[in-house]
Amino acid sequence: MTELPARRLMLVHAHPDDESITNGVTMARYAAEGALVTLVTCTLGEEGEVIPPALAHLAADREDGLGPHRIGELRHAMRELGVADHRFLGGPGRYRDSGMFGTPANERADCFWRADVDEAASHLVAEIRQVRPQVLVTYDPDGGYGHPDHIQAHRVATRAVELAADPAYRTERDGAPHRVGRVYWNCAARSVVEEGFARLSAAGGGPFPELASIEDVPGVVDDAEVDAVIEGGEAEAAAKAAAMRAHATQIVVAGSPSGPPGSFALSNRLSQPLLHTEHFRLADGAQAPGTPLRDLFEGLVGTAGSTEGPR
Ligand SMILES: CC(=O)N[C@H]1[C@@H](O[C@@H]2[C@H](O)[C@H](O)[C@@H](O)[C@H](O)[C@H]2O)O[C@H](CO)[C@@H](O)[C@@H]1O
Ligand SMILES: [Zn+2]
Repeated sequence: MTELPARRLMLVHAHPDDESITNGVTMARYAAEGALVTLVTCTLGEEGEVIPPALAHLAADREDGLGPHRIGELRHAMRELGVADHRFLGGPGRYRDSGMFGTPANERADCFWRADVDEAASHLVAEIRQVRPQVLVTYDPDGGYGHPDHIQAHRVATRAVELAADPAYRTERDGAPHRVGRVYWNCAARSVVEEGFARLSAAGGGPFPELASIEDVPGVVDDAEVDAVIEGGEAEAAAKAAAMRAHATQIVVAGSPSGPPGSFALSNRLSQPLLHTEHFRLADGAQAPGTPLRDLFEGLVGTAGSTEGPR
């Protein structure tokens, strides 16, 4: 068995596009530093809207071909971020995109929202015990903005972290138990989001003139609630923008890669700032009190290039 890299980060997201929108800088940074970055995506995003008119035929209520198409978008985005380890929970298509709350897609027996949490978590336990991440990132209990698949991803990830550490749970199938060192929930510091909207407003908008509101941004919290901050440099910012552009059915990105922080819009055509700083709240595990960490692995494993092995 090949030796695992010293630092290992796992991210659990609901749809292809969430990882780039929310964690593009973080994934690009750690991948560039040689950490193992493992993305687990819970659905294929089959129920998404489609922005480019030429691809409208893929929509669920037409050819229902969006899921396979978004696998390709995600593969492209991973190349932009330098991330090589990507998995779909239970395999591609095991859990279908549940759609926004109140849509008929919520009623499908195969949708992620209707999945048994323990059964879905059992697939993630196998990934956790194989990768043995010191850090796992997912959403807060509201999924950041209340999408059923985001809420379910939170529930499944939380349950899987618990089961993966349990010596009485399926070690004959999945191998030795593994306790994740820290679990972080994605969030967004209010002051940073407000500054981003102020910048967009002064610039006259983003890909579209109408701006989203701060309430449309997932997981906005007061700055004091932020426990970790990952700041992107020019390379990470460019990689994040390119990865978001790869999700062309879902996202329109404005601004040049080397220019000032850009902006984007989803299929609702409401412009919002493309943030180069990503924020996290500590949900499980411990970290030194005081100012927010600038490295999710701080105190758990050595920094990039150090010889300290996994704990
Ligand atoms: C970022 C994210 O979670 N996107 C989801 C979301 O897409 C939104 C949805 O289609 C909504 O109706 C639009 O107004 C909004 O602009 C979209 O971003 O939900 C989709 C369906 O579950 C999902 O495929 C997409 O990845
Ligand atoms: Zn999503």
